[in-house]
Amino acid sequence: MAEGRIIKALSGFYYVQSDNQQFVCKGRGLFRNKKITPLVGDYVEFEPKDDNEGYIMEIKERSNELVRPPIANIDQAIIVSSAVDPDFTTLLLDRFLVLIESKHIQPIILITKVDLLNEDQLENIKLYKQHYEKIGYRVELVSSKNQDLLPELEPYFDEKVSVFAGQSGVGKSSLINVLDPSLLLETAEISKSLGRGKHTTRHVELMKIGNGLVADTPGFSVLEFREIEAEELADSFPEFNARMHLCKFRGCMHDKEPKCAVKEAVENEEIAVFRYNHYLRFLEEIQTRKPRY
Ligand SMILES: Nc1nc2c(ncn2[C@@H]2O[C@H](COP(=O)(O)OP(=O)(O)OP(=O)(O)O)[C@@H](O)[C@H]2O)c(=O)[nH]1
Ligand SMILES: [Zn+2]
Repeated sequence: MAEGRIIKALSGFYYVQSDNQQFVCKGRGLFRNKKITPLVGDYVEFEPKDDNEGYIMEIKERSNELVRPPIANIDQAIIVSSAVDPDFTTLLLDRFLVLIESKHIQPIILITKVDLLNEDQLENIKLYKQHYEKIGYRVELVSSKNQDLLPELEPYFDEKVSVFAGQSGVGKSSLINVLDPSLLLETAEISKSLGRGKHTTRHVELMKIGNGLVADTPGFSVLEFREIEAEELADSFPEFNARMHLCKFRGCMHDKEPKCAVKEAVENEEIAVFRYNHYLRFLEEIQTRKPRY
């Protein structure tokens, strides 16, 4: 028996990386009966056969998993927001942050297209950077068009599995391409040799950037809080976390209750009011969502 990690899944085959070798594996028959689906990112035990083929026998316990795209054991999510075009919005950024925090994945915030900003706009974006850094997030202002405005990002990927997240057009692909131009070449060649366009086969693959692995499709394509309960929402706001135990009522939802430590911190400006307003908005969204069947 050998051990490895699934780095790609394509039409029922799992590409398992084990040391410096790759094995093309199928899942054992038992998986189908038990409705177990191996995921890209899974650590597995497999039975190697000739010609670098094999059977996956066991899937190790996952630390987390995403449904769209299907991927497991993610260490960090790189949230890409553009400063302009489309305009920077903290509402969308907070939505991503909550989804990522709720999965216990480490977020990193990259704000792109800073080459397009005038001085005032840049100062404004820097204020947001400070806001989020105060909460404890890592934030970088970047540009894919101007190398002078691209800080050293490769260390962020070291030994980690990352997914990119962010709305369309913010510059995710551009960023991946400048981080490792060989990836661009590679993907172009693969689609040519297999004769498939961008939309024919959907699959997830982990690519190498520096010493890390990055999923080639953006994570978190569903931006609804389907899997988050109202009582858990505040856990995804780190700056609330430090104070929640001081609320008068157990099970305080930090909206209408008196003597709420979170609300007091908003009044003292220790918690940014825009973050609190987003919390209230998300809470309402969760409380009024239709039940799932
Ligand atoms: N000026 C400037 N333009 C950028 C930058 N990054 C991306 N762009 C442009 O923004 C547009 C969208 O960039 P993409 O990299 O395709 O964005 P994406 O996030 O991958 O978009 P989707 O594939 O739709 O999810 C392209 O026209 C890029 O050339 C940047 O840092 N500065
Ligand atoms: Zn409270």
